[in-house]
Amino acid sequence: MTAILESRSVCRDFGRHRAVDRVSLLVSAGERVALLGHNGAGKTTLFKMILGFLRPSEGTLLVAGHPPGSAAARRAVSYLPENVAFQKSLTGREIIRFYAKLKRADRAAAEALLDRVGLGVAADRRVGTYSKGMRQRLGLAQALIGAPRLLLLDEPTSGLDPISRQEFYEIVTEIAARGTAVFLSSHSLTELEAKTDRVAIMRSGRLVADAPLAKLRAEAGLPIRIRVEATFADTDALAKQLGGSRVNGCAVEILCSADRKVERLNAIGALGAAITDIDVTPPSLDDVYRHFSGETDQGEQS
Ligand SMILES: Nc1ncnc2c1ncn2[C@@H]1O[C@H](COP(=O)(O)OP(=O)(O)OP(=O)(O)O)[C@@H](O)[C@H]1O
Repeated sequence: MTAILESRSVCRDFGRHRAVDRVSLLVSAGERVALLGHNGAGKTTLFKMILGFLRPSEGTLLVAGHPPGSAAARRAVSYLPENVAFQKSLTGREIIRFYAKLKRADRAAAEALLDRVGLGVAADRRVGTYSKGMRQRLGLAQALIGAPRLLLLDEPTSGLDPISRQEFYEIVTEIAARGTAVFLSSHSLTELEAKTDRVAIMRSGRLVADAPLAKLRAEAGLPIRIRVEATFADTDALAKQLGGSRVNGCAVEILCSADRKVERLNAIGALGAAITDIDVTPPSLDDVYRHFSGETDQGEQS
């Protein structure tokens, strides 16, 4: 696969403070990569370097093979900021026409993007009447003008309701399927599950993880949560028998490693009709994120 974003040992210093520390990362055509990190981890600084607003202090950064900020790199990359703002008195179509002109892109192709992001029927309404979700979709349409090879999205779904988030990621997935490399930052961790191909985590300027979620889950070795509901009179005794802890009067929670899951489920199954429900929850992206960002570590009971 062609690397559209290539970062090799990139550093950025602000005086004596190193905000980005030897970050090496590749994002290929068609890939959706999420960048996570606490406030101040260095995500915005990395984005600014990709956009050519800041220069790396050390290392090599290339966008579609070109140095950020060069005419070729600027043509290849498109950016959607977290809080996108448009002139309220203009319609969606007028905004798109304006940006198409700025980018010297084909006007008809740019206007067709309004349909692609689901704004076809609202295209001739003033932006001042748009909801936050509609403005964000207009922002996405604007960012897609000229078919960028790299799409940078900064917290693209903040402030959107769950349905709008879902729709937003459906469009992102469609864009990636057409070959655009998507690199997005987010604080909303759980929403990224199944919507990104890889998760990169920054901590104090360093990249501490960069892999598909399933791989990060395996690397983190976090426990699986099994919740058992039963008609047992003595839930404490049940908890003791299963090696878990009592949640309430009828439920017990067990933490176990992935390789012991089947064994534990067999033991639960052997209790027969007394068991009324079983829920198996693998570690979530929040758990994995907390593990890599060094926030907490979950212990395992067995
Ligand atoms: N222009 C600057 N001058 C000095 N320090 C800066 C500058 N820009 C960023 N920093 C510092 O670099 C570090 C990384 O900041 P950055 O904005 O990249 O983090 P972030 O991960 O984007 O955080 P957030 O999630 O809050 O946006 C922080 O310690 C910040 O104070």
